[in-house]
Amino acid sequence: MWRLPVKSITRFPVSSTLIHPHPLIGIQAIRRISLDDSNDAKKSSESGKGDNNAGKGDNDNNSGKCKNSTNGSDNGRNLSKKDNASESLSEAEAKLHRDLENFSPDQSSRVSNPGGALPGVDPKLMKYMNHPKTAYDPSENRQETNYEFHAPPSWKQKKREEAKRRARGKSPLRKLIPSILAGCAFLWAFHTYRYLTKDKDENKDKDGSLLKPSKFLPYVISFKYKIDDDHYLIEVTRKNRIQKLIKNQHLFSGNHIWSVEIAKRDINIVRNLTPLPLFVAGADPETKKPHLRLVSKAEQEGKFIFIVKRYPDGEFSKWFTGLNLLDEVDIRGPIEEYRFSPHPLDRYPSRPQLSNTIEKTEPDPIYPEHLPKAENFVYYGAGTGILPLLQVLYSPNPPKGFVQAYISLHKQSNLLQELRTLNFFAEKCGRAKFHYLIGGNGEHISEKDIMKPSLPHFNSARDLKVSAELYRYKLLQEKKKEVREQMESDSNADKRHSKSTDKKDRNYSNIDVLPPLSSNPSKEDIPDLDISKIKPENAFQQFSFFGKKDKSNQSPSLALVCGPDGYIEFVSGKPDLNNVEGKDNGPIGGLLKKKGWNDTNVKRFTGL
Ligand SMILES: Cc1cc2nc3c(=O)[nH]c(=O)nc-3n(C[C@H](O)[C@H](O)[C@H](O)COP(=O)(O)OP(=O)(O)OC[C@H]3O[C@@H](n4cnc5c(N)ncnc54)[C@H](O)[C@@H]3O)c2cc1C
Repeated sequence: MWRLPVKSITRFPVSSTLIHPHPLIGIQAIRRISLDDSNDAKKSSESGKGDNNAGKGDNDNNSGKCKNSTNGSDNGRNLSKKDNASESLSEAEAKLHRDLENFSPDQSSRVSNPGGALPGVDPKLMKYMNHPKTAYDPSENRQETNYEFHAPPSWKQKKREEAKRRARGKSPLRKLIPSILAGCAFLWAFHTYRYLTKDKDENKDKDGSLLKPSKFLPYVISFKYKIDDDHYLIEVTRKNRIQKLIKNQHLFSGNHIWSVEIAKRDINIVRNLTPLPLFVAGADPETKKPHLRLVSKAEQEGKFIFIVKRYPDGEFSKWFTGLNLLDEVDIRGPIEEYRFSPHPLDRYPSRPQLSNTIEKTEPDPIYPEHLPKAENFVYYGAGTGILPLLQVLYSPNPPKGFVQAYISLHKQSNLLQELRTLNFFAEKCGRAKFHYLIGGNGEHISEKDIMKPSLPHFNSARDLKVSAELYRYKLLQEKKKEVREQMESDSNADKRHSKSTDKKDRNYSNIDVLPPLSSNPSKEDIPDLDISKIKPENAFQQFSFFGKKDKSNQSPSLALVCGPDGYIEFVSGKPDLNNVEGKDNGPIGGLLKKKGWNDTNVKRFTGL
């Protein structure tokens, strides 16, 4: 925008006589104006000076004085007047004089004769009136007029004005539109920056999971130990494990058996292995034997161990057992091999996980007795075929039933001592019974090791009714027994009361006056121990002292068979996987069939 200021100043003298109330002075002023109109600037300034003097005289003199001063100024003017102007002026003066002569004011009126009848001036005002008079300077008394020329608005200004006009009176949301657009632009810029600067390395591990069934994820070999000539313990750890733990993924649960696939990329082969929920907490400095701990907390996830058998001509097992520490392997899973059937007790707290020390394994929760009991199963495994059983026994939420395990090994040393110890703990907690059959010692599985099958405790909703009925019947029997015992003890008491013996004085309720024990205490001398009020501190106490031992006698309703093909065939018949789904359709045969097992209660794991 531009503007062109053009300033013009008009000046004209303003005399105080212009506003003087006296008619004569007013006339004088009129005369002066007419003089200014007709004379040049110089004359005007001269006459102005004269007026000024005349003005001074006005304040303290009467009208006559004024008149003199007027005459004085007239004289000065006459000197410089041109002839034609002087004529018109004299005419005007003559007219004025005529008017003055004719002027006869009413002398009685104060208005017409103010000087004569003016009241005395207030002495307070006098000091203001005597104030020194300043000379009149017309240059100070000026009025200014500005003339500003506004340039026509440019197209940008017009656009802005139009935008402002349109924005005015719009809804608050519409007013926010510019801010929203600015925000969007910022986000877009931010994401573009992230996209442009992000790592484009395809091989970089960007997945946050510990394991994924659909994708091979990198793991590193974090520990390796040779158990014997052809068995190795290998611990693997998820690469960048700590970052992956944020997802809080729990891999292990005893309600299913699962494996992982490990890829050997250069020759494109994939093999399954069975992870165990264990990690290496340390190693013996001399023997290098690992100290194993169970994976039980979230922060211990992302590590597990494999027990691998090395076959002399086995491509995968040779490569895998030949890997060094910190070598990378690609693992995918979990691949579910078997899931235990659902059971009503699944809704109740799970059985506590086995602990690294026997006294730390928590006791089992007390499950309602009117519900069907947990299922028991028998496990027939050979070599690495023991691993699926160990996986479920060591995991959190282990099976609630009892397991009879028949494990065939070439040598005792095939199974790491630490695993044997954990199996022993499982036995002492009433969860399993291991029967090791060492081939080197001439022990082989035979018909005598095969248990008879029983019906499962829970098949359908009907079993819930049956077990509730059974529970009622059991309670009834217990009540009957209690009443019978009470009646018997009452009749005995009567008999004792009739006999006059010193036993009469015995008072067991008063603990301070306990009777002296005789050398041969009778049954009545031992007070009853109320076992229901004592709580077991761990699973071992619960199993050993609190009447849970009878569990081991319960027969299994499920048989799991796992091992090399020959072993599986001998125990349970030949599997038939020759179908699209890879389902085992082979009939049950071998030892199991002889004892009454069938395809409804047998599960075979092949390829181990
Ligand atoms: C679900 C599942 C879980 C498994 N878990 C484990 C595990 O935890 N630990 C483990 O070591 N293995 C496990 N295996 C077996 C493993 O996947 C491989 O089959 C094994 O490592 C041999 O592979 P390879 O490439 O070395 O031998 P291959 O090249 O496949 O075979 C080489 C030679 O070894 C013989 N052979 C192969 N496998 C067996 C066997 N099981 N018994 C007897 N002879 C055999 C073959 O007859 C052949 O002559 C599991 C298999 C499955 C299906």
